[in-house]
Amino acid sequence: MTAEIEIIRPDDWHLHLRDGAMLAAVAPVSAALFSRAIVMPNLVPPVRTLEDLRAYRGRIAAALPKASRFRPLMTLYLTETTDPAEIARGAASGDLTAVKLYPAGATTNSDAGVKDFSRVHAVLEKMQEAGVPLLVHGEVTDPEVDIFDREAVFIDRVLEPLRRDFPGLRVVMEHITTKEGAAYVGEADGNLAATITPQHLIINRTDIFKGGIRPHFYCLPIAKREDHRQALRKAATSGSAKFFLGTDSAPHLSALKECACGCAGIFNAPVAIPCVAQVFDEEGALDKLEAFTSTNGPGFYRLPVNEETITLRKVAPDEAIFCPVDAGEDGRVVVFRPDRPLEWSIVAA
Ligand SMILES: NC(=O)N[C@@H](CC(=O)O)C(=O)O
Ligand SMILES: [Zn+2]
Ligand SMILES: [Zn+2]
Repeated sequence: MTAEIEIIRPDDWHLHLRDGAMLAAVAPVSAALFSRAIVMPNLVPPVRTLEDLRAYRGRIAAALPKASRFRPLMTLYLTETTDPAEIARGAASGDLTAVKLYPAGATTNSDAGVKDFSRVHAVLEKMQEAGVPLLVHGEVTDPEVDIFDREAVFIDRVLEPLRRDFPGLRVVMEHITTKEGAAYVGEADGNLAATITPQHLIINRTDIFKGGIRPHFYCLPIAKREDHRQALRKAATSGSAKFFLGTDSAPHLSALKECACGCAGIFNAPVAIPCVAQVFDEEGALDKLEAFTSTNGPGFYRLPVNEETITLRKVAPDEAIFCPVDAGEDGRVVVFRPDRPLEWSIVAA
């Protein structure tokens, strides 16, 4: 069957662009399709100050094709020494879109993150006042908590108390992976929203071990049981304005994933929209696709919706293309590839 749909040009509300040769390799991939992206600050060293942020934005601009109109929306990495005045300045100048909270040790390049949440209260106060959203990697780091429970426990131990202390703070629970996450966000007031990744709509934890260990299905938070995947698909396709696409496209050199202690992170930028279109098609919810990819995100971030559109077409499965991305002199990055054929492709962007 051939079908075609036109949707408002998508934005990516959670993206890792990295730096150096990797930035040069991956920035054009996202910029070819997405209009804007929330750029994650977990570089080494992290993006801690407005000076770092502006310098990084300059390096991103330099990595884009000349005619590109892609707009990186910049974030700061929250540490226990972040200066509240820096938040106020960033909000006033318009350079700062959001602040990212990594519990220290929770994920890739999170060592400089927060250990003691009481030490960031003054910053959160300032963000609440200035209307700057807090983006959270929602997993506890307590080694006693099973890795598959860390998101649900984070809601009880960290997120719920934090939202009680700062009821006016706007929060995005990034890359939710559980039915608890979907329910918590779905029932909350309008100050809480969530991003969902393509991979968490497509794979469950069993897929990570299908036929052997599959490093390119490993990201954090790790994929959960099938009932959680189903809950995420329901949330994404529900039409609720609280859920929107954040690809969490997170490239690592393949040598650093295909080894004895592989990095967490899935590079999906080239296939994110075809993957999501397929999920919505399977759920009989193509009429809700545009809300998830293109209008719910701007709604939460109080930004205008994009004016341009893109066209997607359902094609014969073998027409789908999976190109490895060359990350320059250092090597290759493997693109996320679901085990079943991809049936949607982008025909006009
Ligand atoms: N998602 C991941 O598994 N990895 C991300 C970090 C993150 O988003 O947690 C990365 O930077 O590689
Ligand atoms: Zn994360
Ligand atoms: Zn991420």
